[in-house]
Order: sequence, then structure tokens, then C-alpha cells
Amino acid sequence: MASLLEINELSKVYADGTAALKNVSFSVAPGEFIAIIGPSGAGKSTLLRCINRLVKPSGGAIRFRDIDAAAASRRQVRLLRRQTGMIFQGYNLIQRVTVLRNVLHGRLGYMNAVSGSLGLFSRKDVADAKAILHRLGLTEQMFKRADELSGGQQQRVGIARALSQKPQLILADEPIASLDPVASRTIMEHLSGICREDGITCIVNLHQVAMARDYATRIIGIHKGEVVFDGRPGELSEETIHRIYGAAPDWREQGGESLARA
Ligand SMILES: Nc1ncnc2c1ncn2[C@@H]1O[C@H](COP(=O)(O)OP(=O)(O)OP(=O)(O)O)[C@@H](O)[C@H]1O
Repeated sequence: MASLLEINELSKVYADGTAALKNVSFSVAPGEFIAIIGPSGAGKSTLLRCINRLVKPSGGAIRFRDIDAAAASRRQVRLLRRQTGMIFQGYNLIQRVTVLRNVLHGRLGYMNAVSGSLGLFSRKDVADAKAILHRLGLTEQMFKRADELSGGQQQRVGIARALSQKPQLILADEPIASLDPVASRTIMEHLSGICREDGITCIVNLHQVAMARDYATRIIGIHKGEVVFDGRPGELSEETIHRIYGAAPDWREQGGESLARA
């Protein structure tokens, strides 16, 4: 099957000389649910941010469908971001506006500047946004301000906003890092359900090895900016986890129980 995303020899060196990514290469088929794991500072966020061009790569190529994200013009970056829903650890909602309006903001990439700034969303956009909120169990919260919601609910709004973009790809950067275990599972269930049922490809940065093993169809392990593992969850041995995390304690603190179960 043709890939949705091809990353070739991607590198990123920040202005202060930090080499965050070194020759990263992998391709992503439509419908995959990929967890990116690695210790703090491994380059996980930089990788996701290069894919939707929040960060400009220093070298290599990122082909998303027919766009080379690494060399994209401003117009192409807009097209790329429209097809790529981003979910953040801190939710990135507008706190003082309603849940529904936050979700509708996912449509801004499809509107001209005047309609967008005046909030002139079509009836179809509003109906679709309500249906998405219903699917995510947020019908009752629709007209509340975002800051009246719990963290788990706010992250579901983040997912709803990404879905309202009708994306091909969802990039989630540590979407459960601020949530308790129950809310974390709810978010992971929604993301994997969306991937399975809607065929939307997901790439999710995670600190928790257990969550990656439970939900991903493929895991990519990054250590100091390099891919050191790329395989199925069942292939992730304890030795491999040591290679990914080195001496860092993250996986024992946050995901070790999953290995004990395996
Ligand atoms: N804007 C920046 N300028 C300079 N260095 C940066 C910048 N952003 C990230 N870095 C560095 O790049 C490296 C990779 O950071 P990145 O945030 O991508 O890692 P991460 O795996 O997502 O970490 P975490 O899990 O803690 O979020 C780190 O050494 C970080 O300090």
C-alpha cells in the first residue's frame, strides 16, 4: 500500500547547536497507530513538530502525500496543517470560549480570513461539530466554557477539534501526560477507535511504555535523536527498552508494570 508519510534522513539542529534529530527515516502506511517512545529530550516533540512544520527541519525530506513538508511553501504548509490534526499535552484550547466554538476552530483552515475571523461557520460545520462532540461523550458540555471542564474532558475537546478538521493524520504530543490513569485510558481508547473506525492515521508521543504496548499497532523508539527500535509492540523486549531509555528511569516509573504482565 502507498505510504501516507515518508520520512527520509530527517535531521534537526536547533540554533544553539542541539542536534535533536539525526538521520531519522521511516514510512507510515494509512491507518497505522504509531506510538513514539523515548526518554525526555530524545526528540519526540521535535519529530512531530517537523512533520507539521511547527519546526523547520535542518535536513532530509518529509513527504506527506504529495507535499514535501521539509521544503514546503507557506501555501503548502497551510494545506499540510489542514490535513494534519494536532493534539497537545496542554490541550491548547481557548479557555474563555465554549467547547463547541473550540471544536469549530478546527474548520478555520477551510475558511477565508474574513469568515474565519467573524466566526461565520456553516450550518453543516456546526452540525458536524455537535456530532463529533456527541461521539466523544461531550454533548452536555457543548455550551460550557472550556475552562469549566476537567483535564480529561478538555483533551477530548482537543480530539474533537482535530476531528473537525477531517484530517488524514493526527499527531498527538504527549496527550495523556497531564491526566490520571482513568482519563488517560479514555483518551487512548478514543484515539485508537478513531484510527480503527475512521482510518485516520495516528502518531502519538508517549512517555508510558504500557500505553504504547496496549494501544499502538507499531512502536518507534527514539534515543538521543535516533531511531533505535521500529517494530510491533510484541517485539519490544526488555533489552530493547533499555536501549531506548538507556539509564533513564522513565519506563520503570511509568510503564514497567506492562512488561511484568507480558
Ligand atoms: N527550541 C529549542 N531550542 C533549542 N533546543 C531545543 C528546542 N526545543 C527542543 N530542544 C532540545 O532538543 C532536544 C529534543 O527535545 P524534544 O522536546 O524534541 O524531546 P522530547 O523527546 O519530546 O522530550 P520530552 O519528552 O521531555 O518532551 C532536547 O535536548 C531539547 O532540549
